[in-house]
Amino acid sequence: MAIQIAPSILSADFANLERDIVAVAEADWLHVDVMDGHFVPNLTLGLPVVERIAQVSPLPIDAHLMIEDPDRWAPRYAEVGATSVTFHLEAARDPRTIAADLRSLGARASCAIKPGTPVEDVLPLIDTLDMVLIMTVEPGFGGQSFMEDMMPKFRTLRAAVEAAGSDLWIQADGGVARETIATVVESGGDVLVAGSAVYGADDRGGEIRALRELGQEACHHC
Ligand SMILES: O=C(CO)[C@@H](O)[C@H](O)COP(=O)(O)O
Ligand SMILES: [Fe+2]
Repeated sequence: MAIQIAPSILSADFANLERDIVAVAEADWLHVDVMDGHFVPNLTLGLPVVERIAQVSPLPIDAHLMIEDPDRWAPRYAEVGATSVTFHLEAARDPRTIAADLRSLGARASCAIKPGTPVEDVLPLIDTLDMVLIMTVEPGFGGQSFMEDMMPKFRTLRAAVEAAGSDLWIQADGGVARETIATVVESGGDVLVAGSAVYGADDRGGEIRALRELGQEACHHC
């Protein structure tokens, strides 16, 4: 599979959101961080905003739900137009049912793990999921430093995916930039979220192309 780039609008200008969404149109996904102020100590946006973003975005929506009670709320994000919905394993009561609900609504089902959660916890769910998101920062804020000590999780998951003959995607989120993208791709990542790296650049399109090129060069599993 080719490397995919998902700019995070957490680093966009929220007063000029449509302009900043269109500015990253040559990426593969628009990564939308939903935070509820409970599961993480930060609050961003919710269902009505994601619904409008999905209507104006030229890219499919990759919703990253950092919220409590995803059993109740995750399917709602698929209903309002998210193409991929990621819920956190730590917040889920019944992850298999959430994944099945998402797929039955036509969305891609994805599960995220925080830095403190062992990757082994998500391995039994691989057959029910389309993507696993391994956090490379503590969720809650953009612009944090990439946690290189998460790389063994990527290697373990990539090996499990290959052993199972699965086409599960592996997403990295947090601190992905030109300096770190090769490391995470070499370890097994293939969908890369980048917030401050893309929105901090004057030429957002150029930054997306540079990240994709560096990622593609480093990819042995592509
Ligand atoms: O989910 C999160 C943070 O919790 C991310 O999606 C960040 O928005 C990524 O930002 P950078 O680390 O790339 O600046
Ligand atoms: Fe995210």
